[in-house]
Amino acid sequence: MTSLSPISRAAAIGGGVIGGGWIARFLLAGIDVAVFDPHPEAQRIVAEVIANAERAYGLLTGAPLPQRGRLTFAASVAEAVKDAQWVQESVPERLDLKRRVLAEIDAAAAPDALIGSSTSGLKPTELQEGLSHPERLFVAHPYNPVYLLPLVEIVGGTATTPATVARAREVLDAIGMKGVVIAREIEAFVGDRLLEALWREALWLIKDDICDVETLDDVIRYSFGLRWAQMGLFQTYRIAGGEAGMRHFLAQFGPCLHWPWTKLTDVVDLDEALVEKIGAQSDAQAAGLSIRELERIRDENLVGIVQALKAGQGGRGWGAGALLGDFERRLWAAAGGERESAPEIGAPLALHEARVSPAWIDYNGHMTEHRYLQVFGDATDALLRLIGVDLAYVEAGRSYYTVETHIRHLDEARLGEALKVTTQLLAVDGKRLHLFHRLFAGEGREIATAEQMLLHVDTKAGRAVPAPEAVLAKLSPIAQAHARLAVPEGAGRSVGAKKLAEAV
Ligand SMILES: NC(=O)C1=CN([C@@H]2O[C@H](COP(=O)(O)OP(=O)(O)OC[C@H]3O[C@@H](n4cnc5c(N)ncnc54)[C@H](O)[C@@H]3O)[C@@H](O)[C@H]2O)C=CC1
Ligand SMILES: C[N+](C)(C)CC(=O)CC(=O)[O-]
Repeated sequence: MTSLSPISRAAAIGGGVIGGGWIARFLLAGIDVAVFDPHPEAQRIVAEVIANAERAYGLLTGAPLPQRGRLTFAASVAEAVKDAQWVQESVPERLDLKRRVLAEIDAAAAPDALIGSSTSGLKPTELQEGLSHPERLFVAHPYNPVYLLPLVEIVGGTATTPATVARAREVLDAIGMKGVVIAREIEAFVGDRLLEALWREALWLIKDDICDVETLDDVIRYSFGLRWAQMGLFQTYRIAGGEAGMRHFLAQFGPCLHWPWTKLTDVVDLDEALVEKIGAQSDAQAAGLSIRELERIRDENLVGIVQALKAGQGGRGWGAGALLGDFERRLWAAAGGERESAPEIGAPLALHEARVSPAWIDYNGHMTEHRYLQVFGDATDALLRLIGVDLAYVEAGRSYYTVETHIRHLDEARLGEALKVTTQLLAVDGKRLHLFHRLFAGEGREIATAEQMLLHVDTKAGRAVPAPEAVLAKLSPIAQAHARLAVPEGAGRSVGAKKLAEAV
């Protein structure tokens, strides 16, 4: 496996909500992490966050993750950062504390180590004061949960060099994150400016008894929250302008900005009564679910949304989903493609593995039927890549099309179960490929089979044509080896319509 990331060692100073998320993100990208956090329960807290992150990644992607990095806990800031190539500071949001901790990091880290601060709103220039190497310090503001949400706002201060920003972007890109460079430093950057505006307004709505916290959250999550997840604000409003687009939208709704539609400049007094009111409503809304349970529900929902986005735009992916697709392609490449280059051909080929994802579960609480076809289709794609029918081949105007599939469901698959497919070639000729897939779950329960017939086509002409010699030469040894295997039980079966008619 080639390395995914240009760095192999990181340090996390602070291992709370955000530090823990960074630690998980780095470890799961194969990067060793040394942690310093004086909290007496830091090791337990970090371990719990990593466990949730691993669970979420198992649901998010079937691509081969690198071997997990090594986690160590250090007794001081200096010990944690001494070998690190990236130091991420995630201590509480207080300028005096951050400056003190950054000075310790600055004194002990290698001069070329990147130093990112997770601050939600402090300006990097203020954090750079007094440092011996301020040029390597920048804000790397992530979003919770850091291991699933890819965005990091990169904000440089007056001393930050362009090389630092470029290296930071490179590392984030390599570990599947999206580093967005904010052009000019400003308190709270971009994301938290927007979130603060919404939060301010929301607090007034609760204080003034316009709604309770649950109603407010429902208003977001059943409406514009769903839109924001995939298109943000401006592109959403462009569509809301109808055929006349953004200009019409601005003309229609711009004047409303002068109407009393918001209290944004008026800051609510978070007195004891209001804190208690919100706390009590929030407790009722959580209905006894612990924070870790809520985190897992949140993670499953995020995984489902990101996977839906991966399928967007005709399979090319959209936004965070396109980013995931791109990351998975790099994970496969980093794994060396060895899985697909030299498989054991004396037995059915083991080319595809997956895991039952939250979005795959139906009202019966198990993997829904069309996902079986997806998994079998992915196994067919793996076979096609093996014989040279890859994206470049398809772009050149030829491909295999599936013309028939027969799926048998033998058992169920539950959320999070590991899936493995084996593929046997039943027959091959110039134009046709006859396959038999078997799907195994968990420790090896056979849960489904799929028999498929594929035709080699000229995609531009829209008709079947013989596959070229190069493809047939790759298929031939597999077909010969598989001809010696027993015909699988269930091959050639059709749906039992005749028997059913007899029974009725
Ligand atoms: N919680 C959130 O939603 C987000 C927070 N942030 C930022 O991340 C930073 C950390 O916030 P959270 O993780 O939420 O706070 P947290 O309170 O969950 O974690 C802070 C951690 O820092 C540790 N700590 C305190 N003093 C320390 C020291 N001298 N050296 C090392 N560790 C020390 C604490 O023991 C604690 O584990 C803040 O700057 C915050 O603004 C950024 C994005 C989102
Ligand atoms: C509330 N917050 C300012 C700490 C939020 C963030 O900084 C980003 C996030 O994850 O919402």
